[in-house]
Amino acid sequence: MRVILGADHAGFPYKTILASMLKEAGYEVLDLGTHTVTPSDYPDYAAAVAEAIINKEGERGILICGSAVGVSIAANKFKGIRAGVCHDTYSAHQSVEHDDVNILCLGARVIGLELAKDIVYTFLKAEFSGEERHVKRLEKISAIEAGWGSK
Ligand SMILES: O=C(CO)[C@H](O)[C@H](O)COP(=O)(O)O
Repeated sequence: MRVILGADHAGFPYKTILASMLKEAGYEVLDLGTHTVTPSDYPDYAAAVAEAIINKEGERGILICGSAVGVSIAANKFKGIRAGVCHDTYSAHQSVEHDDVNILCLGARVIGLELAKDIVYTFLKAEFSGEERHVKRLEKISAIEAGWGSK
């Protein structure tokens, strides 16, 4: 699986560690920055990762900022992106199984590194269930997206 990573300055240290962890575990990693702790703007990295997921440059994305909230807001502005803030392992797998989340958002100022590692593995191993009730709900989300800009 190819995993696309992005973070602002607050998420950069976690991103660096998670990228190494994933490479060692055999995942292919595309790191879209930032590559320093110099202050940067999380929407830039959220947009880069969202566009890469839409363009099928990887199967899953991981975005990290201080709280996870900023990157999730920005990524969810893109049609076809389902970005979820998951700071526990239950949400990390249910968000994929039920909601077909394609970008995991983590807050480096909120959770510890070891929990972040567990959440990342849980998220990447989870699969969408394909159950009818979830498909129906996702279709409703797509219908909302289809209406964007029409009012
Ligand atoms: O969590 C975030 C957005 O939700 C950002 O990482 C955070 O706002 C950055 O803060 P600062 O510029 O003060 O380092």
